[in-house]
Amino acid sequence: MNTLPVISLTKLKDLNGSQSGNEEHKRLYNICLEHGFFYLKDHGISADLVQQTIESSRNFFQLPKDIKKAYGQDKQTVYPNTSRGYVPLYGETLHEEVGPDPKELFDLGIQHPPSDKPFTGPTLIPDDTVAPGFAASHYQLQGEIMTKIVPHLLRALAVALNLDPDWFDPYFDDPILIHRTIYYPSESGVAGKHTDNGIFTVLIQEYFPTPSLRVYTKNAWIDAVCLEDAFVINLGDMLQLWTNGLFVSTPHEVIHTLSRSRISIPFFVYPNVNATFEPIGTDKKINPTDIMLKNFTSIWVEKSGAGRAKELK
Ligand SMILES: O=C(O)CCC(=O)C(=O)O
Ligand SMILES: [Fe+2]
Repeated sequence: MNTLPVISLTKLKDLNGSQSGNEEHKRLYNICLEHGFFYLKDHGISADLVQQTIESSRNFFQLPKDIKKAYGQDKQTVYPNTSRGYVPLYGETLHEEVGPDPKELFDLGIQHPPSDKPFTGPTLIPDDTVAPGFAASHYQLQGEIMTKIVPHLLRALAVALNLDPDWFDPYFDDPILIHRTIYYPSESGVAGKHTDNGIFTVLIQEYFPTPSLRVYTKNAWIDAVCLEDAFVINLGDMLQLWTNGLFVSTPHEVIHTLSRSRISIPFFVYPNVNATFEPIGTDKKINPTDIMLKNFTSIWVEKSGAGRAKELK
């Protein structure tokens, strides 16, 4: 196996009145057991919107440093403020031994009024006079990801797990989202291996014939080549925990060697801020916000990596 499998969202949505799923749900189940990483096609999100969002991101990152820094984490009001805003080159460490990553990034969330709840509130983001189309394209794309993909994938995962299709719904009626755009300068090299900490990540990578994203599955690193019009989905630690280790959160890294800069746009999906879940087959009570806060402390305060990075030698 040296390419990752492709799943059709249209086929997953086609339950045809049955609660038990179809062939695509069976494939999804096996892929989640074996790889925790796949491509999603037939998602219904327009390639033009994706391209506009990538271009507006690249234009933002090309702005002078001082302008970008006016939207830095230290200017953000959401708690923790490391969940929002601009981060300059070498600002994030996804794996301690690999060291700070050669990339810039900007984190957004779902826009909410100011709130005491963690990870909830507004993002200070440049408007059109500073970064034309940046906020508008990102929020439009975010809206589409959160309506056209996330709820359907949650239903499909429930069906694949032999649960009611709406089993995850009460945990996700006001979900937390970390929506990120990343800029890897040309020939930026290695950004740290890690796992993602949430339920799953919808990752849009800019199309290049030469891959930069690599995935560790079945004891080997393989390239996650770009497939036109398909997004990457990777499962996170929280879903691994929720399924009591059945589904795997998959290690990955970026090695960018191209002589062109690269934009990627991951959407890290988490449950409601006040949710409590019990890993399937246990009566343990897990609070997702505690897990998130720990991960943010590891990345931003201790600089000791993301997700299960410490397990990855
Ligand atoms: O840029 C990519 O392709 C992957 C980024 C990533 O894994 C992350 O930010 O968690
Ligand atoms: Fe990641």
